[in-house]
Amino acid sequence: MGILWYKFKLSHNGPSLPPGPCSLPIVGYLPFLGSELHTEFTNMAHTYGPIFKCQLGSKLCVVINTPELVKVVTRDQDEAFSDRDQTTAALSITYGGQDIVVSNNNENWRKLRKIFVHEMLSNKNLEASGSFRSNEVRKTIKTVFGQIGTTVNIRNIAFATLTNVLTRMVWGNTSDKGEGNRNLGDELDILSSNISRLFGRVNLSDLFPSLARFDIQGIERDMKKQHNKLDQIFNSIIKDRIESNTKETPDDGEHEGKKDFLQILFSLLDQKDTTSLSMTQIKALLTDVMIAGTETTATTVEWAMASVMHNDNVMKRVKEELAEVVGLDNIVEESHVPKLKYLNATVKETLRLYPVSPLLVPRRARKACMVGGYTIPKKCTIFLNVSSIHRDPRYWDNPLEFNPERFLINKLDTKGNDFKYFPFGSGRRICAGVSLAEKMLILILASLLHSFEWTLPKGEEHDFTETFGAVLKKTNPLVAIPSQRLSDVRLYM
Ligand code: HEM
Repeated sequence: MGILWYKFKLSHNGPSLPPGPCSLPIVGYLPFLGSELHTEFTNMAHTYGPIFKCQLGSKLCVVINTPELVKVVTRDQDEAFSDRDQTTAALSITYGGQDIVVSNNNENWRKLRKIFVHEMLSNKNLEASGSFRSNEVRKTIKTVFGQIGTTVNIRNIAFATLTNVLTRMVWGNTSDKGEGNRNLGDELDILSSNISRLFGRVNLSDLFPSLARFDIQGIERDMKKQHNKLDQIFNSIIKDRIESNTKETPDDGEHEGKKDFLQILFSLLDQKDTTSLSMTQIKALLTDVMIAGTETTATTVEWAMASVMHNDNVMKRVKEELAEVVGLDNIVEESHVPKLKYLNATVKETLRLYPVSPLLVPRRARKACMVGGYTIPKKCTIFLNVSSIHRDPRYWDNPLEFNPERFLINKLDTKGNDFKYFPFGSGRRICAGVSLAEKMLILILASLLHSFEWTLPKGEEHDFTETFGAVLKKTNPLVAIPSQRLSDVRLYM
């Protein structure tokens, strides 16, 4: 009888929505959801299975928890799931979604992504800008040298380095030139932290659209404030560039042949063809670079340093490799990066255990589809729970152990082709900055670990507690004390 009824239901109503917890009227499951969304979703997967639904206010969310179903979403039906869940906060900071991260799959997104990946981050441009990165990292080493014996906040030093590297790549400037520019680095750090914090908050305006105009929690208001500050920074940099009316970087001949991002973007400004960009699109793209590029990478450097310091064996092997590849009478250059196989594996292992976007950047179904035998309605929000898959004992031996060795054996890469490991996402919405992120991550880590010995302050212990947000952060920042590792002090100048 039961089977007959099921068949009847199926033939009349079609496949059902995925299973999920009971919800209250209007608010749905919202009152029961804790703040650590990724662990909540992982726990719920144990009860409801590899795909489950969760009603949050008026928003229907579906959470995917296995590699097989990730493949369905990001490869088999990639097109259908290639829009973003555009929250009020996200739209407020990206000129209404005119950037790459937040834009839906449309003409604007395709054009910006193509320019970013194929022109700004082309192999040629990345290679030519290698000296920018090496120079900025060298300055960081000099700064840390001046702090020997005192406490250094690793995330902050990584963030400052990244800001310097990126501003240098974007507009050929460095944030440590002159007092005004030094403030720019600090300003970007504060802005980026604020934006990340606001992104991470559940916004009632998104879950109950009828309340949106009241902006009850003030998230939209606060995000707009951050947006205005960022916009002012971009306006002043663009104005300077237009006034100077020069296409040379401040280093003149030093890096001949290389173009900074602004030069590339300005050459497309208000053209008559389809590659044409507006000034707003340029600023939206700069927002992505300065926000998506800094917080993610700096946080990963922090998780990696903490993990290496906590595991004596890993530290020993990293140092041995650096001594062999770089040499104790030398400093790290970008040319060493591909040869540092064990350090590369260490970064991959860090991104496995601490993927900075544990639920990726949520997507939205462009049309109704089927996943895992269930209906996914149009406009449904999709979370891909990468953190749960990265720690699932069905796919990883001793998943909670920090063991870079596994990436020397399995040869998994970060291109999102194996759906049990995809820290940068997968499919057409995969991180557009992977190539740059990997270079910067390894260069910064290698330099910090090659030039200094690191210890925790007396009485401190490692703590790996996580805080969920736009970026998965270490709840307690890693603060460590550097000492000189290389005997020749000239290597720190
Ligand atoms: C450790 C460093 C980084 C990590 C772990 C990371 C991770 C991610 C993830 C998970 C996504 C969403 C992918 C998806 O939805 O499938 C993403 C998107 C994106 N990331 Fe990154 N990212 C990093 C660094 C960077 C850097 C350095 C840049 C640029 C300078 C960048 C630019 C972008 C952009 C533009 C997108 C949007 C792509 C799109 O929607 O088409 N990211 N990133």
